[in-house]
Parts: sequence; structure tokens; C-alpha cells
Amino acid sequence: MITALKKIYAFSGRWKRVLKKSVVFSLLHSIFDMFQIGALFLILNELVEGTKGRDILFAFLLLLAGVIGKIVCSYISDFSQTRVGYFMCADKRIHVGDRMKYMPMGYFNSHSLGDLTSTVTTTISDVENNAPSVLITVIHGFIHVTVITIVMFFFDWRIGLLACLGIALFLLCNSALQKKSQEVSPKRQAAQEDLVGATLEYIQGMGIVKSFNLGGGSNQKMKQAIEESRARNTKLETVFGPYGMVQLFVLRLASVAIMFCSILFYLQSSMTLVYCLLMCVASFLIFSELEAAGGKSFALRLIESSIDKVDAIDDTPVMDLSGKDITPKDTTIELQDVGFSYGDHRILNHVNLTIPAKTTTAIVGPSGSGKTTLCSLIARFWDVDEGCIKLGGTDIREYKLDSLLSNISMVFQNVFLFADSIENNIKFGKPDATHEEVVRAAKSACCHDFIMALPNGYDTVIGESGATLSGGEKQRISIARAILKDTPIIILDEATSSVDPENEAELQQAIEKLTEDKTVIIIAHRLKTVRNAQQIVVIANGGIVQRGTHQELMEQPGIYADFVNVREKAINWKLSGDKTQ
Ligand SMILES: Nc1ncnc2c1ncn2[C@@H]1O[C@H](COP(=O)(O)OP(=O)(O)OP(=O)(O)O)[C@@H](O)[C@H]1O
Repeated sequence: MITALKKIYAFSGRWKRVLKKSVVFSLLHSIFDMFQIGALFLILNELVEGTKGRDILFAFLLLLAGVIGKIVCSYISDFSQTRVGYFMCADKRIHVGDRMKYMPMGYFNSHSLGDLTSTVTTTISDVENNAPSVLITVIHGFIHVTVITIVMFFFDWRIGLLACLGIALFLLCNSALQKKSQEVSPKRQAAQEDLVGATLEYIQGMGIVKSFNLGGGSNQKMKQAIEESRARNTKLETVFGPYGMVQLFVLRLASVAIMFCSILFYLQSSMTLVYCLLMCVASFLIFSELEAAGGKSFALRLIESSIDKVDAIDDTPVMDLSGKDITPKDTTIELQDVGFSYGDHRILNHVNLTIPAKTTTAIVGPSGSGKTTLCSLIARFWDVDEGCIKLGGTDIREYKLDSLLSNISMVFQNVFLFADSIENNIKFGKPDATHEEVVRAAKSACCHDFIMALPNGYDTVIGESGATLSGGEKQRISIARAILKDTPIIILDEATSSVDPENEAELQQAIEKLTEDKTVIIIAHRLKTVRNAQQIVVIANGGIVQRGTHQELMEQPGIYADFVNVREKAINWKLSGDKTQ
């Protein structure tokens, strides 16, 4: 239990002070609670002993002060704990999001989308909604019982000892409950993650589900995940139920024992009537908050396992801790004896390549040969296993990630647009750009006209009111994004899918604008792009098998000549097809 409490305290980060405030006010709450016992003592004394009447007035004032004090302390303590919950989790979410940017892509490979999504959403929400209140309830429960026990010792040490016995038995039951909770909590959490993962997969794959008419069987995985989550949650209840009952029984038994012994001591004349009555009333009060603490303490392990899960993301090594802000002296890129594997799957071996500044290098090769991987290594999505990659003569691992990526724009085939306005999507790489700069970039990327035709122009939120874009339009938006970022290096994964002729001309124009006077690495699929490149690199079987200009490569047999022949045949087919139309 102490470990879980410590973890919550550590998790509260810069909000520790507010958490401590909440604990302090919870302690004050317990002290004000004692005013009731003090007042009761005075009243009983007055009634039984018939001493001076002014004690009654004092007792009522004490009672009033106690009630007001409790209300104020309870308000401050509750408000502080709610604040801590929201603020510490908001900080954590931002922190985790920031950290993810610096993680190697391998992390996202080995951790499913559902796993990560549920960690940042439901897992942190568990902590947000429960951690401060459970922490305060548990601490308050113990403070409250300790204060009353001390007061009991003050009145009669025998009753004080009985109260201690009750607490000890409670702790024994609670530790058994904690052990059980440690066993079931991670399983319940894993089920929760699976459920989020299955739901995400189901929604993302909805197109396939519909097109293959798999409505009946495809959501089997999701149904299973729902069933598993239900079973785990039910198990939680059924496992904790009996422990909770035993805990409650022990406390109630201790209360009865205190009352019974107080009456017995009175009957044996070893306790006064006032003390006896006072102890009987106190026996109802002493364990009330501890009962609440016991009821919530099972959640401590759930919270602990949620915190462990979030901290596991936080503990993942990031790529950039020792990087420096470097401005490269030029944008020449050199790959020196580069080797790389995804796990055990070897992709590149001893790759040596120089991409001179302000030239275009086309990368071609069979599907799966490692073209995208090579580009990802240059942008440091992954780190090389052997050799090194240099930009402007400096190993890219010496750059801060931000500093390296401020030199590179990547335009992917599958464009991802955020559910935000078109303007913000274009501004993504340069958040401080003005509207005029955005419009200029959009015009250069040939997207201004279709953006203006959307319901709210640049303010149109993608995905809202049917504001969806075609593949070609999305690609041009991503080119506008890169034009606005205006980096000296452009990595471009050329579209393989055929774009309609009107779109194609505009796309080509946008690409030309983007790549003007830049160092360009292009994963090329179209003959025209390849032909115009100053350097063509052919990748196959884990390495560079051919390199040179179009002319040089056409003069030797090999993959490149085959690639060109296939493309030309395709064009001829298309042309002859056109003729027959
Ligand atoms: N994130 C990843 N994790 C594990 N393996 C991967 C990952 N990305 C790619 N691979 C594997 O690495 C190999 C090279 O992939 P890569 O995408 O670099 O090839 P490519 O030449 O760009 O292919 P294509 O032309 O089809 O896009 C493939 O076998 C692929 O399955």
C-alpha cells in the first residue's frame, strides 16, 4: 500500500504541493472531527456530573467550530485533490506525447496502436479520476483512526489498545486484499487495452469490412475483447467482494468490542459513566473513515498498475538526449557502410552512397527492397545498426532531432491530414506562418483553387460537413505543407497509384515548385522523374546494385534497364489503348 501511495505522490509531478495541501486539510478535518468528541465529553459531564452550566454553551460552540472547520477543510481538500488529478494527468499526457516524438520508430512497431491509445486515454484517465481521491481517502482514513485512537488512549489505555487491535486486524485483511489486487489488476488493464485496440482496428478497417461483406465475422475480435473486458471487470468485483466484507466485519466487530468492554469496565467500576458513554459514542466514529479507506484501497493496485504502464512509456529510451543544435555546412548526405535490420530482418548491408547538395537522386528497386527504409534512416526515424549517415559532414546522431528535421521535409504517398482546418494542416511544419504565407504555399502547390471552393475556404475543417479531399488533393496539401516549411532537403515518395491527367499535371507542377534548388531524394516510380534525376540508385538484395545516370544505366543490362522497359511497355500499352478508343 505504501508503494502505491508513494507512486501516486511521485506521479503528481509539479502538483505535489497541492497534493500535500490536500493531505494537510484532511488532517485538519480529522482534528475538527475530534471537536465533536470534546463537545460530547463536556455535555455528558454536564449531564452526569451536573457541573457548571457554562460548559454546555462551550460544548455547543466547540461543536459549531468543528462543523464549520470540517466543511471548510473538506472543501479545500476535495478541491485540491480534483485539481491535482486533472493537472497532473494533463501534464503527463503532454509529456508522453512530447517524448513519443523522440522515440525510435521501432517503439511504435512493437507497441500496438491500441496499446498506446489506451495508455494515453483510458489508463491515464483511471489515474486522473481515481488516484488523488483514493490517496486522500486512504490517508484520511488512517489519520482519522490514529487521531481517535490517541484520544481513546488519553481517556482509557485499555480501549486504546482495543482500537489498535482492530486496526491491526484490518491491516491484515487489507494486505491480503492488496495481494489479490496485485494479481488481477494488470489483467483487467490488459483487457482494457485489447478492447481499445480492437475497437480502433474495427473502425479503421471499416472500409474493408464493408467491401468484403464480412459484417458477421469481422467484429469477432472486438466482441471477444468486449467479453474479456466484461469478464475481467466482473472478476474484480467478485474477487474483492469477500475481502471487503471481511474487512468491514473486522472493523464492526472492533467497534462492538470497544462498546462491550466500555460497558463492562463501567460495570466493574473501573471506568466512569461519562467515559463509558463517550467510548460508546466514539466506537461508532472511530472506524467510519477507515471503512471508506478500506473500500477504496483495492483501487490502489489498479492505479499503481496504470501508473506503471504510463511510466513504462516514460522510461523508453529516446534518441536525442545528447544532440546539439547544428546548422549543416551544406546539405550533402553521405551514407557510410550503413547496415540496418528490423529486429532479425536484415534490410540493408554495407550501403555507401553520396547525395551531393542541390541534386536529385532517384531511388528505384523492387518492392520491399528497402527504399523507404533508406529514406527513413536519413530522417532518423530509425538509427542505423552499423556505419553512419552524415549531413554536411556531421553524423546525424550528433544533431538534436529537431535540428536535423528542420532541414528535411518528407512527402509520403499516404498523406495524413489532421482533423483540423486546412490552414493549420498546411501550417503544421511552420506554426508561426502568416495566412499570406499559407496562401502563397497553397498557390505554389496548386491547391488554392480547390481550397477556395470548400465551404469555409482555408478554415474548412477536414472531415467536417463532408469536407473530404481526393487522394491527389491531399497530396498537394502535403506538398504545400513542405513548400511552406521550405527545408533544403526534400524526401519524396512518389505516388504509385495513377492520378487522373488533370490532377497529375498539377501534382507535377507542385512537385517541381517544391524541389526547385533543393537536395532531393525521390523514391521514383515514374519514368520521367527517374530520367531527369542526376543520380539513379538501384536497391536490391540489401544493397545498391547499380548507380549512375539514366544514360549510363541503360547501357548495361540489369534491374534498371528492365525497369525502364517495363515502364515503356506500359506506356505503349496505354498509348495503343488510347489509339483504339
Ligand atoms: N516498420 C517496419 N517494421 C518491420 N519491418 C518493416 C518495417 N517497414 C518495412 N519493413 C520491411 O522491410 C522491408 C523493406 O521495406 P521498405 O518499405 O523499405 O521497402 P520499399 O522498397 O520501400 O518497398 P515498396 O516499394 O513496396 O514501398 C520489407 O520487407 C518490409 O516488410
